[in-house]
Amino acid sequence: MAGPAQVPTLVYLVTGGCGFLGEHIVRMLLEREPRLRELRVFDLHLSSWLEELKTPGPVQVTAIQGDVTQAHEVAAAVAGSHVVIHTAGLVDVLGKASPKAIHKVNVQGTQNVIEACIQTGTQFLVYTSSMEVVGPNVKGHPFYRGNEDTPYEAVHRHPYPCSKALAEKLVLEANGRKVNGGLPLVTCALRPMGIYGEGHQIMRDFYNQGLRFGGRLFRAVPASVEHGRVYVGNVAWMHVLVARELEQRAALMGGQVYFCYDKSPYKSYEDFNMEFLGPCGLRLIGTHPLLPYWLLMLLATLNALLQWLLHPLVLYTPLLNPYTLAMANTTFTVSTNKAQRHFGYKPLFSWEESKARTIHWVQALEGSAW
Ligand SMILES: NC(=O)C1=CN([C@@H]2O[C@H](COP(=O)(O)OP(=O)(O)OC[C@H]3O[C@@H](n4cnc5c(N)ncnc54)[C@H](O)[C@@H]3O)[C@@H](O)[C@H]2O)C=CC1
Ligand SMILES: C[C@H](CCCC(C)(C)O)[C@H]1CC[C@H]2[C@@H]3[C@H](O)CC4=CC(=O)CC[C@]4(C)[C@H]3CC[C@]12C
Repeated sequence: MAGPAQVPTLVYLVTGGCGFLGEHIVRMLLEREPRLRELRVFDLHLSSWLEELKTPGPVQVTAIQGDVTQAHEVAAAVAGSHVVIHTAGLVDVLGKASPKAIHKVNVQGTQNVIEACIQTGTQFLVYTSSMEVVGPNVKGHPFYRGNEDTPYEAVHRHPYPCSKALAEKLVLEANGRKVNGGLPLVTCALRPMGIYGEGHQIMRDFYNQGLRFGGRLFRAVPASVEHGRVYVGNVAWMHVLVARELEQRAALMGGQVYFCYDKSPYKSYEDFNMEFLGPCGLRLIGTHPLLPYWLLMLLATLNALLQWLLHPLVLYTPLLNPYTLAMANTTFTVSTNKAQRHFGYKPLFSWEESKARTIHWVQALEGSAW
């Protein structure tokens, strides 16, 4: 809430504001950005929960149905805003979308956002990048408790990480360009680890899969492989803080990248999911993977082949494919305090609270084992 001395003046635009992360950013801004006057929520598909936010209140919430690949729609939404949080993206590692579509939304869409800022004189741009810009790489090299300066051979072949890497580069290179009016554009990129929390689709998929198998999930990844995860509320909080501090600390933060992290424990992807699915009645079978890696890779490759064969008829998009298997089997964790040093980030939600909120959400899912 604005204090007596604070007059809300700022206009924010959140692209992808109806997505999993976008919704948390929108709600976090409304709760914790007292200088906000108007919040524009831009998305290809507008969600019904936006209606409740549009009712008269201290902040005007404007819903804009639009497509980031359409430059004119983006420019119209950006015009007159002070800060853009560009979180819209096509997140797909299962083969639901074509490589062309992924490139168009993630790279061309980001270019459109940058050009719109330049044209309309919007000076501050926060981009949701991804850990995937760094890795895991195609060689399966571990990245163990690394930070933003840790050397790592970032080599991608999959369309999603390729697109995120290209888009991040565009955003960082745009830092310092002159926007309409002559002031410099200030940009930075946040690289979340694998996000979890209320609304996480893949967690929902695992939960439903477990229910279909009589409350059991079968271990496919060794417990020793660590996969970095971060709670969605903390990712949203980091976006809010960056957006807030970018003006005051432009020289320090402009053109920088920050991993998004919190105090979530370092665990394998499956063991981490069990922190939530376990209390909801699911069991992970096996202390070691039930099938050897080579056999899983064979099955994953068969899945990829089936996907290719069936694609003229149906979309076959199983969770297991060569890319997801390699991702889940490669250690990738960060240990950094760059965000704390540069803009005072501390996780807003403790691990206990993040866990409790996520469990609560899983328990409320339809078809719950409860
Ligand atoms: N989910 C994760 O674990 C991670 C996600 N990210 C990034 O965070 C961002 C948000 O991801 P999620 O919330 O997980 O995905 P999501 O799919 O739930 O949200 C993306 C939103 O962007 C919107 N969108 C897609 N194409 C659009 C277009 N052409 N024009 C306008 N809006 C469009 C979608 O409708 C959706 O609401 C993405 O940029 C993603 O790359 C980064 C790291 C991890
Ligand atoms: C779906 C994978 C786990 C399935 C493993 C199997 C089939 C053996 O049981 C997920 C493992 C790692 C995930 C990715 C990771 O957290 C990083 C990501 C970052 C993003 O920017 C988007 C999402 C994702 C690619 C995430 C997607 C699911 C996994 C591949």
